[in-house]
Amino acid sequence: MDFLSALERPPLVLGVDPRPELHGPKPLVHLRRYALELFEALAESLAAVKFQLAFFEALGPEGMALLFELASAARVMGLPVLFDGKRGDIGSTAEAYAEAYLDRFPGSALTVNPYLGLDALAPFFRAAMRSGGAVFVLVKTSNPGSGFLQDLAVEGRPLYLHLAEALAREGEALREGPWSRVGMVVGATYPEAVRAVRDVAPHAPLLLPGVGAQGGSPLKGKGLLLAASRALFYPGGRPDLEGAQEAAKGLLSALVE
Ligand SMILES: O=c1ccn([C@@H]2O[C@H](COP(=O)(O)O)[C@@H](O)[C@H]2O)c(=O)[nH]1
Repeated sequence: MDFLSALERPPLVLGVDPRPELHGPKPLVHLRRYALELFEALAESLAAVKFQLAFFEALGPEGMALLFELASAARVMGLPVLFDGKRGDIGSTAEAYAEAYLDRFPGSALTVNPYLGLDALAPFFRAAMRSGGAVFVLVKTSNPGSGFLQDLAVEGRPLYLHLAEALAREGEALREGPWSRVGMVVGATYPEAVRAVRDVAPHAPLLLPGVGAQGGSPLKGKGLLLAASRALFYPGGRPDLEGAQEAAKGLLSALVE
C-alpha cells in the first residue's frame, strides 16, 4: 500500500483517540472489538485511520500492543494508516522515529513537528520516500492558541505561510504525480489558513484535524483530508457503531467548498 492512495478515497479520516473509561469493565478487550468493527463498518467512507499515539502510550505496554494490532488490522482492510505523534528531534533521533513508524509500517504516514528546522525533517522525508509513506508537518494547528507563534508576522506574512512555502519547495523532490509525500497539518478550525496554504502548496496533501468536536468546517477540495476523532469514534460521547456510520455520512454530505 502507498499512503498517497488515501487521496483517491473519500476524504474522511477516522481519528482513534481511545478513552478506556468509556469501554466498561474490560476496557481494552471492548475497545479492540469496537475499533475493529468500526473500521469495517466505515471502511468505504474513509481515506485513512489516524491513531493518536498519546492515548495509546497512556495505556502502557498493552496500549502499544493494541496500537500495533489495530494499525495492522486497518492495513489488512485496505485502509491507509496515519500515526499522529507530532515527532521531531535532531537528525539522528529523527531517524529512529522515522524507522519506528514509517519503515516498520511501510505506506503509512506520521505527523511531525517542524520546530527544529528542515534538517531535522529530512530523515522523515527520506523514510517516506523509501517506504511509500507520507509526512504531515504541523503548519497551522487547530487549537485556539496556535496563533501565538504560528501567526507571527514575518516580512508582512504569518510565519506558518513561510513554513508552508519552504515545505512546498522541499516537497517537490517527493512528488509522485499530483501529490507530494510532504503533507501539512492545517486545522479545519481555520478555513482561511487552509486556503492560504493551498495557494502556496498546490501539491501538498493537507490533513485538517478539528472537524466535529473542535467545531471545524468540513471543507471540500482536492487533497484535503478531514480528520474527526471524538465525533466519529465516540459519536454522542460513547462507542456507537450506528451513530458513527450516521456521523460519517453526515460529514461527507456536509462538505463545503
Ligand atoms: O492541529 C492539530 C493537530 C492534531 N490534532 C489531533 O487531532 C485529534 C482531534 O481530535 P478531535 O476529537 O476530533 O477534536 C486529536 O488527536 C489531536 O491531537 C488536532 O486536534 N489539531
